[in-house]
Amino acid sequence: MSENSKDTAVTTADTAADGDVLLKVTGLQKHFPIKKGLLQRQVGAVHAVDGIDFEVRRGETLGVVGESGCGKSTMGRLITRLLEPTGGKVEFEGKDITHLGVSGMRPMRRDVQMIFQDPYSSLNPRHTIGTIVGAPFRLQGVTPEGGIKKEVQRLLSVVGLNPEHYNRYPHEFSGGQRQRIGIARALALSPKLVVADEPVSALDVSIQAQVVNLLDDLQQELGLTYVIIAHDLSVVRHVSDRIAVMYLGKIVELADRDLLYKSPMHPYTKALMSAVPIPDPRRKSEKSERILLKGDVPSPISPPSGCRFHTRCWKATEICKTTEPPLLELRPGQRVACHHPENFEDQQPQDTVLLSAAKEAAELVSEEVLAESAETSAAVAKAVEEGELAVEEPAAEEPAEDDAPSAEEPAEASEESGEPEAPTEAPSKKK
Ligand SMILES: Nc1ncnc2c1ncn2[C@@H]1O[C@H](COP(=O)(O)OP(=O)(O)OP(=O)(O)O)[C@@H](O)[C@H]1O
Repeated sequence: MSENSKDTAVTTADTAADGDVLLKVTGLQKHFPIKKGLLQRQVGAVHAVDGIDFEVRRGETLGVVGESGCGKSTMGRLITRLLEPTGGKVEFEGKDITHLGVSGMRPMRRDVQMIFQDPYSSLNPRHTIGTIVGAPFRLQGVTPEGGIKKEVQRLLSVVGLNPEHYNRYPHEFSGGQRQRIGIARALALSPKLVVADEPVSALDVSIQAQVVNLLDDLQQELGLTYVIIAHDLSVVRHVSDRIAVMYLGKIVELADRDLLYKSPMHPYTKALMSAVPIPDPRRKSEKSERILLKGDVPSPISPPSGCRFHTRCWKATEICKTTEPPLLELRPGQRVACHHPENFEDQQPQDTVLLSAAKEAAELVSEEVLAESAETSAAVAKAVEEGELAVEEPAAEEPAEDDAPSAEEPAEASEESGEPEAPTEAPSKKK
């Protein structure tokens, strides 16, 4: 790292006032043991989550994105304590909950809830929705004012379902409606934090925007804090305040939503963003420089040395192979773990010889992208030289407002019978 950027880099701990922080995660790890033979000896481990740090502030939505298998769901289950971490620390409202047992977690279960991806398998088909949504009250031994039935019916109407349908079974509902039932169940005990694991990816595109809008409306009404996990940047784009990008068990970039979209710093973020479809055909030709990533995500059983992305990165040099880059706040509100970031001064300018894997990867990246990358890095390096350390206006092209992917297109009339009335406009933009 150069001297200049060292001065500007702030460590991750200093960024949010402690009072604002609802959840804080430090060095969080989950290694699933791989056992073999009669004696079930451990022969290795899946490094699903491998040392991540972040915090979630009260009232915000943190989006978490990354390719399949990068550890997003495991991270979600660790912070809701459905899984026991292998290492690191999870603090909720300043309290260390990392290793709380079942009884210790019981009061916490009211405050932290999870919404699951598949509304078909997450609801017990033999129970009525009244029983399903009322279960958290029974489990916690809580009797709401007016009784459980009345409260459940109120919750059903809050999520846009007919309270009269209290006695119906899950199979009588469409996918979108089932996800609303899951949301009603998650909200029953007025949680402070809701972790939604791919809440809309199992739904029809036309229904996705309705459910995302519902989550957004509920957040504003009830002051909820969300962690929304998605593999698709288009889902989190419009609802997140900040976005964490995960790759092979690590957070490679964590930034305010606008900064991330205007000038992504990690090459992996840039590649993920270039994969988001652009629905407007007129704009399609303008931004056709897709970045194709070479190969699959490497195995989390033996992740690559140094920067884990180096085997697929078109900028990788020797240092990327040998030294893991720390997650540093290179620009206020934007942390990145990269030796050769995009849209910022090169952190290892002396290390210029590309790895042969990078040369191969570069063949999949269009000339335009490579030229733009070199240009923006040079521009930032010059600005830094001239003493303008904080980069106000990123040089990268700013995505247009109407650059919305198809999932955010106005929802068409529901194909699914009986879908309740719901806002049909694209998910509202924050800030
Ligand atoms: N219980 C488990 N035992 C062993 N390995 C597991 C277990 N759960 C997850 N893994 C592995 O951990 C890695 C991360 O999985 P995880 O489901 O967290 O990723 P993800 O990013 O959520 O992917 P997806 O979007 O496909 O759900 C994967 O390689 C997965 O196979």
